[in-house]
Amino acid sequence: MSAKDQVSVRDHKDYQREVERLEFTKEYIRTVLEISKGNKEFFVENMKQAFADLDNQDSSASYTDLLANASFLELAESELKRLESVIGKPYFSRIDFTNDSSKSEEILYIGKVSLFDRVTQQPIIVDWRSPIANVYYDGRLGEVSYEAYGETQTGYLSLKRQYEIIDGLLKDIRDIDLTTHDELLQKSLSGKADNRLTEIVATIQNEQNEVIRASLKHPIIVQGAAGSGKTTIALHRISYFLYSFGYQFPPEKLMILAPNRLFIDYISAVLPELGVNKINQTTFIDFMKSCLGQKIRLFSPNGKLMKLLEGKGKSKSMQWVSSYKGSLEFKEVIYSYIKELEYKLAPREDFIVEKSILMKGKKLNRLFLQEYTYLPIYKRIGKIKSLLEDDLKKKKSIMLSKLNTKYDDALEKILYSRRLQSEKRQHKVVDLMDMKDQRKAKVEKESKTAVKKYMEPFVMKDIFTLYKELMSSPERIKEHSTTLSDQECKVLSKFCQRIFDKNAFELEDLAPLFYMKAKLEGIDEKYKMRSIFIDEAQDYSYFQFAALKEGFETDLFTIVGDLAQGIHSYRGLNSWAPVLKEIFPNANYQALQKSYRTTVEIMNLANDILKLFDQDLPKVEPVIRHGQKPLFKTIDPVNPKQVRLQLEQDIASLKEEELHSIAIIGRTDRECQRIHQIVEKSHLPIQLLEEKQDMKKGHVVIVPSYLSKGLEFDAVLIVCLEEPYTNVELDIKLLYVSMTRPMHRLYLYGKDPSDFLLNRADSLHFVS
Ligand SMILES: Nc1ncnc2c1ncn2[C@@H]1O[C@H](COP(=O)(O)OP(=O)(O)OP(=O)(O)O)[C@@H](O)[C@H]1O
Repeated sequence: MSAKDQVSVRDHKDYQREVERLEFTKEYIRTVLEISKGNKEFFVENMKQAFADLDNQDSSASYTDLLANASFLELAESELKRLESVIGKPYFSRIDFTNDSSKSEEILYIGKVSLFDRVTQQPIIVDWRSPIANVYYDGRLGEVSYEAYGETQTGYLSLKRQYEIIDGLLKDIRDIDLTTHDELLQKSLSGKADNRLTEIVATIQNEQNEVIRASLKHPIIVQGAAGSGKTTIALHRISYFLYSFGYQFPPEKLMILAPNRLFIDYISAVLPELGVNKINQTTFIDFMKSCLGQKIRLFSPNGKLMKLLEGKGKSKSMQWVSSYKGSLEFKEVIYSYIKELEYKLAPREDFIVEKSILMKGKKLNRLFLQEYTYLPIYKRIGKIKSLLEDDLKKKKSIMLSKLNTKYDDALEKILYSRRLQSEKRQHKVVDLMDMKDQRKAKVEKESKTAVKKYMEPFVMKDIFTLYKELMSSPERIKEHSTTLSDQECKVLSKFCQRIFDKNAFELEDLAPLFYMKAKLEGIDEKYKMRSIFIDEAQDYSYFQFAALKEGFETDLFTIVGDLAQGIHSYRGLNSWAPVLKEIFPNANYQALQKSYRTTVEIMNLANDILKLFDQDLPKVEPVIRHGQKPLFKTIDPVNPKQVRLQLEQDIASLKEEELHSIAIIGRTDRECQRIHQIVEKSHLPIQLLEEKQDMKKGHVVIVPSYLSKGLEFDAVLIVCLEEPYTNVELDIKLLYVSMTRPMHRLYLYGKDPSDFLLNRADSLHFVS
């Protein structure tokens, strides 16, 4: 901070008062921390005592004590951690608000945690997620309103003030009025790529706030341009969700589905800062692998993308199969197949034990096909089995006593019958008694096996076998499809067969398998999520969304993505309309066009590239922040030394400018290996990044374009040695993704500007 800045903050009319307030807050936090630590010691003492009291005779009371104290301890510790983490910056803004009903003005300081005066219960810090804090994000000065617990509160906002507090010292105060430019945002955006995701609670913009706070009881779909804050918003919405519904949903029931493990690593540092712990962070594939409960061998999903990029194989039929398998039409085929299985499995026979019909087949059939439909099909079989077992248990003694009565009555009749001679009577009596014994023995015997025998025909094949049986047979597919031609069924089946022959599946098979599991076996409670957050959702297929929704039996989804970055659109998704219409008709939809990541200059060039792709995608509007124009540099790929020296030199000067997070992006894995071969001899720390690796700190990473999606760097160097980007959809998208990764600097290295389609861009948008 310069001396001039110091002077300007001190010049603020409320400087002294604000410093006092900050000191008071810090002091209060310190006191609370001390008390909490004291409490902790107190609880630890209590626990020690409870352990000592734990004896064999009467452990129950001590044990309850122990548990009670343990949970208090946990509370104290989490409170402690949260408070400790904010002491250097207890709040970031203030609002002065007069509620219309109370008429008294409240001065509220907004921060990442809430803190109350333990005596007066007045807020010292208000949590950014609380209802009233919405006024800070949403409201202009003047008349404002916010929703709290189902009611609308109205009032007057007379002050909106931002603070810059570093290490507990007040560095800046900015009052926001109608015309004030959001300086804090500008400052935050010009920062470096190390810790930016964490810092946005202070600068969340109105349109982003609307997504974060959109009804948590409805799904939301966000189409957001590259750098519009989708990931950031999704993470903040999770935090908001837990704040609002945490008492109903434990964090273990929330899940983020990220595109790859690299990305999880990238976001995982942020969540604890937002007070989010223990939530599931995984990829669709990893989740499916554990949920489907069998060791599935899966073809690499990026292998297909590489084949398409390399123009290898029968790419047309491959694309068609991929998109078909991701379609809702295919879901209908699977549904019809499941219906057939259900019909075939439905019981029809009477349940008979020793000539008695204990339960009519018709009744069992009705139970299975109508009453028990709330259960997955195989669970219904289990239910029928236990129903028969219970029924048999109850009816067996009735059957036995009925037999007793029947034969005893007959015996009585014979014994008192005068018409029979005594010898004959004796024979009859013996016969009857034998028969009675035999039938009773038969009841006993049949009872032991009756249910088992009845259930024998109900063969519950596993979903993998069933799926393979369907997909290996064009005739079967045809039976269940109303749209596919014979030829298409053959192509589809042959494609699947080739995969099954290798004892494997592909990514596109996971949605149908999960759907079948949900309908036939049911999803294990442990995997049943209550709220799901999907990032990079443009890479999902319609079937994936539908399967997840039906499998989890919830529509609490937050889905964020960007169709312009849909490099896997061959799998299916190329519009949100069917997702909104067919899968989440309840969903709110929001589009975010503003990009916060990168400079106007970089975005101008990226927009030129996006325009080449003839889908109606609106231009991305960068938040006004200027920087250098993208630079095209000519290299000679056959002269590796020249390429290496050029890259080394540029990286060194970027580092001198404190731009430390740097990525070299190549079109494919293969291109990245070529680049690596050239630069590995360099003295610079370089990492050739693979999907399952963590990014090493301080290294320049070489990353293929498809894997760079979702990541960001201070500077990006896109290098083309042997693989120029061509004017086709997939290449355009990959180039666009790569170009939108840098925050500050973009360099392009190739033989000719046309390697990056720059011959089709506005020549004013780059320097060559
Ligand atoms: N309101 C904001 N205040 C400060 N920084 C912001 C804000 N919104 C977004 N950013 C920053 O902009 C960058 C892009 O955000 P994020 O990665 O969430 O965007 P995205 O839409 O997921 O991008 P992409 O689709 O390209 O992956 C991040 O550095 C983030 O911190």
